[in-house]
Amino acid sequence: MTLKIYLASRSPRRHSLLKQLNVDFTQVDGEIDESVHSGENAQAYVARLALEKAKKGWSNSDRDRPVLGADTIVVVDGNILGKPVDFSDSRRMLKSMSNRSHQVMTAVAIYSSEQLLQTIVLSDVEFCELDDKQIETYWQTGEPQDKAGSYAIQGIGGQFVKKINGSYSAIVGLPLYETNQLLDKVYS
Ligand SMILES: Cc1cn([C@H]2C[C@H](O)[C@@H](COP(=O)(O)OP(=O)(O)OP(=O)(O)O)O2)c(=O)[nH]c1=O
Repeated sequence: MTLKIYLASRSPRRHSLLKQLNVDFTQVDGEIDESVHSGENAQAYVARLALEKAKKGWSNSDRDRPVLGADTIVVVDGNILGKPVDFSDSRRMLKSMSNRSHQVMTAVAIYSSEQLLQTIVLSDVEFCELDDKQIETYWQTGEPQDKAGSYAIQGIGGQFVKKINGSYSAIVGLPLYETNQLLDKVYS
């Protein structure tokens, strides 16, 4: 029997990734305040956000199926990079990632009144050198605007990526292998 869940996400990437798994899902609102708490490190932050999204989704649902929430961040030198607020924010992020590696962290939480399942997937991504012109041209494509770290590996931003060590689907927003493992554990 196909498992039925709610997906607390408006991300089109998460929707299309989840469609690759054998699960029947319905979207539910899981919007939360994404501010970082003082003293909170990157892993604790991304895990908390995934769980808060799942819990928010649960409170907005009919509470008859588990809710999946996820969050993705980019981390450079311990600094958390979320989505850019404007072009100068995007430029600052991309310059800090130029010609070096950064880490992408994606956390997933599946929540119901009976169960809590969680995972966090870390991936290293090495970027080529980026100059100001490239960064500006990239911003004008509109792609960086709603992406953590201001790029999309699955889009035009893929041309900046020299190497990855980790999970491609996690970088895009939902780790397929690990999410499937969690779904196998639901109610088992
Ligand atoms: C690094 C990277 C991030 N991203 C995306 C994944 C996430 O959708 C987004 C990070 O923002 P998130 O806050 O994780 O998610 P979201 O606001 O898009 O969706 P929701 O909270 O409703 O689930 O960045 C890519 O699409 N490609 C990439 O290469």
